[in-house]
Parts: sequence; C-alpha cells; structure tokens
Amino acid sequence: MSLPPGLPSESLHVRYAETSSGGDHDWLPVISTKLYTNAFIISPGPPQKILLGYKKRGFGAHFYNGFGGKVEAGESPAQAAARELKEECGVEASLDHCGTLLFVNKGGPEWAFQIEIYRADGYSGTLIETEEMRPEWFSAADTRFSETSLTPEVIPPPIPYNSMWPDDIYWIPLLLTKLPFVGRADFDTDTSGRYEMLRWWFGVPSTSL
Ligand SMILES: Nc1[nH]c(=O)nc2c1ncn2[C@H]1C[C@H](O)[C@@H](COP(=O)(O)OP(=O)(O)OP(=O)(O)O)O1
Repeated sequence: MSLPPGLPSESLHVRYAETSSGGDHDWLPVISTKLYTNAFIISPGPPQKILLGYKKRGFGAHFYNGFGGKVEAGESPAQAAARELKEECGVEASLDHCGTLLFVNKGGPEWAFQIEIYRADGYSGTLIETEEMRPEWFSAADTRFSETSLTPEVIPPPIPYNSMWPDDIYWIPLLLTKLPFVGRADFDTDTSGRYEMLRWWFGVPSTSL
C-alpha cells in the first residue's frame, strides 16, 4: 500500500489506511508547501477528554480545531507548536509529535498546507479565551451510552465533528488512540464557500503497529 504523493516520507510502508476512491493521477498537483502546526491536549481520564478551540477569526473561522498556526522563519515545528498553544489558549504543555498531514485546495492558495500534529496528556497554566480561540473540552469517548445522571462538567459534549474540518473525523480517532499517522486531503469549495473533500487518504505507518 503506498502513500499519496506530496507527503514528506513517501517511502513509508502502511498497515492501515482509510481512503477515498480514485487513482494516483486524481490528486491535485502540489507546487509547494507551507509548514503549520496543530496541537491537542488530551486528558486521559476516564472519561478521556480533548481540548478544542472554537476559532473566532481567520482561516477555518467558526470551526473547532486544535491550537496552531504557521511555523515562522528560524523556528522548528515543535517550537512553533508550543508558541501557538500558548498564544491561542494561554497554556504550556509537553508536546509529542504524532502525525503529518497535507491539505491541498483546488481554488488556491497555490501552496499546500503541511501540518505537523502534536499532542500532550496535560498542560500547565490557566486556560484562557483569546482573540483567536475559545477553548472548550469535549468527550473523546462515545457519550451516547453514558449515564445520563452525570453532569456536563463530568462528561462534556461529544467531539463536534459537524463543526470541524471534514478531514478531522478520519484522523482524530488515530490521535486519540496514540497511533502515529500520515494523511492527505484535497479540497474544493462549493457554491456557498464550504470546503468539500475531493479525495483523501489517512493511514498508520507499519512501524507503529
Ligand atoms: N483541513 C484542515 N484540517 C484541520 O484539522 N486543520 C487545518 C486544516 N487546514 C488548516 N488547518 C489548521 C492548521 C493551522 O493550525 C490552522 C491555520 O492556521 P492559522 O491561519 O491560524 O495560522 P496563522 O499563523 O496564519 O494565524 P495567526 O495566528 O492569526 O497568525 O488551521
């Protein structure tokens, strides 16, 4: 099983992948990439919880996502991930790299997003709402079968995939189970400006199983 084109480590072998239909030639061309980060705090629980931010402005506004942004000149992705986490929700965490994703948009920009994904089991400091993000906790487990007597402070609402980037539902479960992953999605926008996935591929390298 081979990876889609454009990822930094195309020679990896893969044991598990979820993919849309289509051949190798159906992927959009990747002219260049820009490095971004995305960091998630996952409280092991029980109940396992994930911290997401409601993005108030900029690219991906009104979606819930991890905390991240552009890797600046002279920074490593790990340094950028720590800086963005602190800037966007006020906390510090010991972040582990756990995935690399590539996102290509048909209508531009002409560069693709290469996003390095990080996770931490905990954090230090006090969570704050910033101009960019409003942090909120969500249940990582399926809460449909939870005891109804438990309050939202104990079991927060489930991960709001309907208010997230459409690719997230494919790789967040891998993030939650601590499986390293790689993936790619190509997008187009529909007439109302909504992002639609044209093709996708998300997988776990064989060395990690
Ligand atoms: N398809 C996608 N799925 C996803 O889950 N996250 C995506 C995504 N496409 C982009 N992102 C993330 C990557 C990054 O964390 C964020 C975009 O970064 P921002 O625009 O917030 O960065 P900037 O550094 O430009 O922002 P500022 O902090 O305003 O300077 O959106």
